[in-house]
Amino acid sequence: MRAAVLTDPGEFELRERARPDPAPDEVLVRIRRVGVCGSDVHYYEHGRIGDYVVEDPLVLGHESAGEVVAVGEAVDSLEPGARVTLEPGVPCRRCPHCKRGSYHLCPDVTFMATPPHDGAFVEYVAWPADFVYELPDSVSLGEGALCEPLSVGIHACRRGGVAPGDSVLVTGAGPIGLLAADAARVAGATTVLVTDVVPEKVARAERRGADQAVDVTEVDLGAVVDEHTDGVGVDVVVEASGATASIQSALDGVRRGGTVVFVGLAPEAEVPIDVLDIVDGELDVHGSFRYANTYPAAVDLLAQGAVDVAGLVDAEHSLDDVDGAFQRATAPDVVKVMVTLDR
Ligand SMILES: NC(=O)c1ccc[n+]([C@@H]2O[C@H](COP(=O)([O-])OP(=O)(O)OC[C@H]3O[C@@H](n4cnc5c(N)ncnc54)[C@H](O)[C@@H]3O)[C@@H](O)[C@H]2O)c1
Ligand SMILES: C[C@@H](O)[C@H](N)C(=O)O
Repeated sequence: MRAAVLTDPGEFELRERARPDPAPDEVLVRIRRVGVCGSDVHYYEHGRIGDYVVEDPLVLGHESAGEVVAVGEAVDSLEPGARVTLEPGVPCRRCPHCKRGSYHLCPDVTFMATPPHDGAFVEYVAWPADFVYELPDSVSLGEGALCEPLSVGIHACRRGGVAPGDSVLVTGAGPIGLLAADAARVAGATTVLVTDVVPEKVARAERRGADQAVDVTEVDLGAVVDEHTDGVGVDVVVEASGATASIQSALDGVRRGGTVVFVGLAPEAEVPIDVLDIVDGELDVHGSFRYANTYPAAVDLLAQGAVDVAGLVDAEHSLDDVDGAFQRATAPDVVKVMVTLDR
């Protein structure tokens, strides 16, 4: 089978690899769609994210969907021919985090495209059947692949306890911010504000249904928040840009007693934040890391047409042109690039 292998920063090689055989509890999936995520681009450009360093040739890609072509002897939940999406993080299932249901915090998770684990820019993947979800006919494979970033958005909103009638400010209108905004809306938020610094991204957030999208380089965000919340502040802020300035100002928009969820990853680990604001405002401040138990919800939301993930995709490239896909994904106005593996 063919695999797009990152051999050095900025260098992909299409290599032949042995097609895997599914273990008894696995299914073999013929991969058909893989989204390019910002973390893939980071490994492509820099060869590392923090302590995760690409030391050996690595297959990137963790937003994937395809068709089951074979099942292990212990699998009875899926059959060949099923159209599926793959949850990329498989935990140990035994540690205290797994037993508590927070399996995304498992220290022994195998996460696709995170060194040393290969990802999905490859023709076939053998994956544990309980982390593979069947897609109804109404959900395309491209949409199925984007259950992954949608899951990040769903989890962030769950962490923020977004409830009917809430006002929510999402900072950053990349795929994560846009899908967090959608997840907030379907959770019942009645006011959704979105920020960015790229005019095309701001415009897209507004087209997708934000009550107001704000270019923070041009407009005073505080005034916009005041206008939409009678000067009180929003119930929940979801910081989804990872930009230092946005992280620092995330506490400014929230009401006293409100919640701030940090999803974005800052370029540096330490960002000064006013702790007195947290105490005095009795804020709930949460981190949000990946997700757990979100894929069934993501598939259902897509089946109901409640969230538009297809509208995020700006370009499709074949596996042969994975370089082109990654070049395209670095453009500031591009939200999502999809790699297709159709013959
Ligand atoms: N916690 C997690 O589990 C998790 C999962 C996936 C991604 N992430 C992180 O979340 C962040 C968003 O991911 P993404 O894929 O959407 O990234 P992205 O880079 O596509 O989107 C970030 C957006 O923020 C905008 N931005 C930059 N500076 C800003 C500012 N000062 N104010 C408002 N917006 C600003 C950018 O223009 C861009 O549109 C990244 O930091 C990513 O690493 C975290
Ligand atoms: C969760 C996933 O989308 C993220 N990029 C990660 O690698 O953790």
